[in-house]
Amino acid sequence: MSNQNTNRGQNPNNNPNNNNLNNQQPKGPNGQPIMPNGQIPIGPKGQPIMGQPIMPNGQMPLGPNGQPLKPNGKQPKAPKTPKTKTEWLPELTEQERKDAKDSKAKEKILSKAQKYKEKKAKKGGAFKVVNFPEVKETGLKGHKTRIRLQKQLTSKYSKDILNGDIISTTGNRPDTSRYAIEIYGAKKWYTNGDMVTQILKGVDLKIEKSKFIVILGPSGSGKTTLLNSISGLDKVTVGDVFSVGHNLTLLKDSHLTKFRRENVGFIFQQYNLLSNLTARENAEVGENLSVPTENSMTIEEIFETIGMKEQMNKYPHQMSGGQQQRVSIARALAKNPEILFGDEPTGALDEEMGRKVLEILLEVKNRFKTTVIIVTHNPNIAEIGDTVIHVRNGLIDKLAHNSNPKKPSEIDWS
Ligand SMILES: Nc1ncnc2c1ncn2[C@@H]1O[C@H](COP(=O)(O)OP(=O)(O)OP(=O)(O)O)[C@@H](O)[C@H]1O
Repeated sequence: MSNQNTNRGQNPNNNPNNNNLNNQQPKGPNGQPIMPNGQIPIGPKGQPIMGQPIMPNGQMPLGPNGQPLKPNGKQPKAPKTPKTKTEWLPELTEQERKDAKDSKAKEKILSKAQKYKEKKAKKGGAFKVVNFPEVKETGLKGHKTRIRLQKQLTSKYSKDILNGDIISTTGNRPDTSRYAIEIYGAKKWYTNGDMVTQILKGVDLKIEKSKFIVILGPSGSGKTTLLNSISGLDKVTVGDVFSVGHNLTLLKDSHLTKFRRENVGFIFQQYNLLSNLTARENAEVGENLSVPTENSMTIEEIFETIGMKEQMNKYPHQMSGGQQQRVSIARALAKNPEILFGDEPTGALDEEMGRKVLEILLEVKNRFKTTVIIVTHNPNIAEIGDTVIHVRNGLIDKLAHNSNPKKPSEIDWS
């Protein structure tokens, strides 16, 4: 019987062209050439090869790397070389691994700190007294004149101040080795349409470094206005406000932003965390803005300080108010600020969380020598301050030094 119905049974020897694939050659069911022995070519796993040309010797065609071609005749992809993964040596303990990671992070900080220090050392340091004439006119006209004078001096000296020059309109030279803040003759007016209101009426004040300072006063007395003026969120209209040696009164807005970024941290009553970032990521926002110094802490160290090591990967909505406020402290600390400012930092917290946050702020002062300045209307909280600045009606009413401040656990909370 003829075997014409089955290609498998065809005898290639009956066809003189069988040994030449380019010529007329019997084809398999899928158009593939038949092997010299009349078989349909079989792949390495015993499967029939579809549509693939076969070498005259009946062997599978091979690619440049000696590997068989794919059934469709294409080159197979080169075999993947397994990725080399940096693996910790098995004999390292969990603690050793953590220490190695921490020391690497610390090394990075130190090298950044060194570069920043060198850059800063190249900058200025000159002391210059400039004239800011007293404006006697009252009302809107007087206000406009003061603002014009301030703008003129600002455009002339802002950059120099940012670069480290000391520019004074009152003749006073700040002592940055002792004081975080020095204020001379500071006055501030706000305008509302044609109405001009004076809020700060001539403030003179020196705030020592590395102390816990409480600004206390009744509502509307000017506490926040004072805090904003010494932290670079706003500026007074006349007078010198030296904060970390920079006369903020003569800094333009973009330079104030740079000043804040490099020198100070903030915590607010309403935490202001980014809701789509974890606690760690929120703190890293601060870290990215930081100016490195030898004392800079790693994010891990900061979370250890605020007692939130276990909560680092939580999102704000998964944390209590007190925990969120602690993360906002972490964010401020990650910036490694010279001064940490807080406007009613415990205002939205219950007693337990409020005390905890105050404890952490004190710990920050004690451990890192950061100057901490908070605003409160609560006289009980003022008892934990090294210094209490009493503000009344736009003036410093009293400056009280506490030789034996209370602990947060000792104050009344009512
Ligand atoms: N941007 C502004 N424009 C006009 N007036 C302002 C402005 N900011 C504050 N004031 C006014 O300045 C005065 C002092 O406000 P400030 O917020 O400094 O007081 P405070 O002591 O912090 O008060 P509180 O404890 O109520 O927050 C208030 O009378 C306030 O209405």
